[in-house]
Amino acid sequence: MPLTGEYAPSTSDWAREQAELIENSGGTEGLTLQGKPVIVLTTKGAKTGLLRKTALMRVEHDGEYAVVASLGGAPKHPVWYWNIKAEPHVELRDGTANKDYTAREVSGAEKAVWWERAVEVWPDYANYQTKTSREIPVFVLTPR
Ligand SMILES: C[C@H](OP(=O)(O)OC[C@@H](O)[C@@H](O)[C@@H](O)Cn1c2nc(=O)[nH]c(=O)c-2cc2ccc(O)cc21)C(=O)N[C@@H](CCC(=O)N[C@@H](CCC(=O)O)C(=O)O)C(=O)O
Repeated sequence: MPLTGEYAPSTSDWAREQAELIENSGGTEGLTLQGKPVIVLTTKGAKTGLLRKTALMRVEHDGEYAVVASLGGAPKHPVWYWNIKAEPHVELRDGTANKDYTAREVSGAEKAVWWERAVEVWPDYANYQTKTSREIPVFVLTPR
């Protein structure tokens, strides 16, 4: 059952542009960043209930995905982190497929496995973690 609600574009151009290019093309354009695959995560705003769309690196394994709340190693979590914490039902667009998932924050050995997969896709994640004392969260998305 897809998320319901009104889409609200991000006030940050950078945050908005690639997500909208992918969404508006039905998942046929704008699918990479520096040659690496990008997905679009749809979350329900924790305060507004509006639908938020966020471009993120594609980290997939056996039909599950990880999303990494890195924000380039900034000291604070990206805002979409709080949306997932409030409502774990999310949508993920991987190319032309847009499906429903339940997201859970992972830790310990499970996080280590997914972190390795994420760094393999996007090595900069390891650099981001060295830039901040904030432990960069990882969510695993399981099909609903
Ligand atoms: C700027 C802010 O964005 P954000 O949610 O903090 O997300 C910041 C970034 O993570 C986001 O821009 C990502 O798309 C950046 N980004 C990646 N960011 C990452 O953290 N990890 C990645 O792997 C990643 C990859 C990536 C690839 C391509 C690309 O173009 C961007 C990429 C934002 O959109 N704010 C909105 C509000 C958003 C929102 O969700 N509001 C909530 C309130 C939430 C609350 O405050 O509790 C609501 O509506 O209720 C606004 O200012 O209007």
